[in-house]
Amino acid sequence: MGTMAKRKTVLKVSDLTKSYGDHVIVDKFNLEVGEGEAVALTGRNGAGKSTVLRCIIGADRPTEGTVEVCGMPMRETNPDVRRNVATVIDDLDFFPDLSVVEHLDLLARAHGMDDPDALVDEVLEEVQLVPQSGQLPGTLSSGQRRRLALATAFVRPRKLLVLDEPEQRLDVEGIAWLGRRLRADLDQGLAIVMASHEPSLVEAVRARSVELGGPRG
Ligand SMILES: Nc1ncnc2c1ncn2[C@@H]1O[C@H](COP(=O)(O)OP(=O)(O)OP(=O)(O)O)[C@@H](O)[C@H]1O
Repeated sequence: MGTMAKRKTVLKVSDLTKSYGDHVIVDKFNLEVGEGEAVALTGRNGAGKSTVLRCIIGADRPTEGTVEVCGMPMRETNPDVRRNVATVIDDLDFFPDLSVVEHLDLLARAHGMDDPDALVDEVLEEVQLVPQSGQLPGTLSSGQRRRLALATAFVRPRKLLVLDEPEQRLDVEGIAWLGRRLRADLDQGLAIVMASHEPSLVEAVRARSVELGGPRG
């Protein structure tokens, strides 16, 4: 009916091109994601999904084109733009001598929360790491480490959440939980971009699918 307010743009990718030598991996890719919107990048292995995500978070530099988050150009060295972006991309390097709960407490405080106890407890419960809260990362299973990595994104402020195959090493219940959790974040106005090979997750968050990569060359 034209009565809906236009969603504010959180992420804008314009003509993003990434080449390695003569090999063009991503060719003039465009994407706009608004508040409360989720996009799932799909496509075969090697299609360039992780490459696009790394450019979005400023971990890699486009050969050509631009990335803007909340109207600011993404620069690896600009804390103002990076503050808006929570990422779970690779296995995080945890501090080997800090426990599960200490990681979450540290991250929340570093991002400006004075009294993060209630939030940290809530997130610990959600990722089902309450029994492991005093353990060091080295003593966790790979699925538990993955849950801790996801938890680090949920204890910090964020306008954009960037996830690379967040379903990895989660069991069926974990994937269902993640779908609900991301949905709740979206309802709060967060924007999400993820690469995923898990259709049930894409469906659960009602993400718009964007396919990357042409025919296999
Ligand atoms: N540093 C690099 N130098 C050369 N080629 C690279 C480099 N990094 C990535 N590539 C190539 O870029 C292509 C895209 O890789 P990318 O990891 O973005 O794919 P993907 O879509 O995330 O794949 P998957 O589904 O397997 O995770 C691959 O062919 C890869 O070999």
